[in-house]
Amino acid sequence: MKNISLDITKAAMFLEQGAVKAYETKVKEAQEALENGTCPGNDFLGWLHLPSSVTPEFIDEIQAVADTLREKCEVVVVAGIGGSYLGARAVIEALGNSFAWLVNDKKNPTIMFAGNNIGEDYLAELTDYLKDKKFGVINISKSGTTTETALTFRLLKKQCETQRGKEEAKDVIVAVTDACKGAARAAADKEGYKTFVIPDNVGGRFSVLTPVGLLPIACAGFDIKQLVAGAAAMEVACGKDVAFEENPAAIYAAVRNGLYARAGKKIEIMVNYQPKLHFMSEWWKQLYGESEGKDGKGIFPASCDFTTDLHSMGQWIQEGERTIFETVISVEETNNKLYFPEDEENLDGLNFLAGKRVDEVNKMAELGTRLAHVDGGVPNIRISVPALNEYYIGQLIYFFEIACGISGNILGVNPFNQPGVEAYKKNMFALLDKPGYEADSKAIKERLAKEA
Ligand SMILES: O=P(O)(O)OC[C@H]1O[C@](O)(CO)[C@@H](O)[C@@H]1O
Repeated sequence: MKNISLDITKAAMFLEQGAVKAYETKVKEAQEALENGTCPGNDFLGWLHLPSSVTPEFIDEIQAVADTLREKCEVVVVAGIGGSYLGARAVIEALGNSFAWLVNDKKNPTIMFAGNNIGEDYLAELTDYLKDKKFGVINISKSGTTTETALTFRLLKKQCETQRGKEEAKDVIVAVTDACKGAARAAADKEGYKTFVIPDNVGGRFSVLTPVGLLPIACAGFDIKQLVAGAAAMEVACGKDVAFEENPAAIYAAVRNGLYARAGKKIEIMVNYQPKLHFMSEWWKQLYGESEGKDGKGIFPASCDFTTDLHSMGQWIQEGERTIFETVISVEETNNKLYFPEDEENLDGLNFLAGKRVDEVNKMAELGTRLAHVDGGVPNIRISVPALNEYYIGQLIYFFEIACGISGNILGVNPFNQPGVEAYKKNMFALLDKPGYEADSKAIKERLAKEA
């Protein structure tokens, strides 16, 4: 089996000679700190050797629950937000048919996502769609108290019980949450739902290889053994004793810190040329955004889907402020082959493409864009993924996780907390008069009155 690989030649050229290598010591220190548990946030390092520690028995347990849901449900709604949502969606969309919900062949339940917003229309339309469906719910929340997820779960639980009866609903509602704390745990224990525990030492954004991601992914019909095997292969390839030059996570962490600190590149754009990878970028944005964006520091993680966004963001990227670099996920071999047909009239002038595969055109778009953007002053990191399957997506996941741990340590932040996320929650609860927030409610209302 091949591994995903990294090409930084078109990024390192924006740094002085030897600048990437100059990070070797810092990378080593970061790797040691992660491995020895001496880095900031060291109570959240459970993800570090997770792939190699997932047992076949545990996979079987997850698969058995997934099989029950697959058997009893036409639709499985995955309720969760942030790290309790994005990883599962990223993998399911990367591996699935782009039109899964339309071509449903009844072999797999339709997977829907909720609990990741507070859109009233979204929830009204979802609950309306579910009215005549045999649906189940996977309620995912590490804290068990996240508002978006909890309020969605309340709606879905009631609807599921109304439609299927309380007893049957028990078989198709599963909670993935803390071992003891939170509303999700309380409901599961009271109602007798099947539960999976999110380990205390694995933060939400690093949790896709726990039941948080594995259960929905297995429900969708994908091979979670292969996903974990791919991640385990990357755990080896990115291990702390692998030579710096040979270690893709070390190099990625080094070059992006170099671009940030030495070349003024403050924004990293994660780029794909396969629309299926849109949510891989969304997952990556949370991973890097919550891990590095603190203490007034951190690369801003952005994303674009190419070639789509070349027709919207392409102008900015080519000629806007030179504070960006791109990291491109390039898929070597697509799962389908589609050839352009010859056309006698050639009205569209496209006969020069006749007999070529669509992916050949895509690859030339990718190469052409790379050259143009590099010429325009945008450093380019390229991650080659041999194919979109469980094994390589597993590799990609672990690669980004370990590189993130290393990178955050080089940056000098605690990559495993997210204190800044609380600010909006505190204001929202104060505005909604949540019990326990009385003083904040009074203060925020006075402030708003003054500002009015
Ligand atoms: O799993 P939970 O506790 O519902 O949290 C969901 C997400 O919300 C955050 O805590 C931010 O509020 C993320 O870090 C996390 O991934």
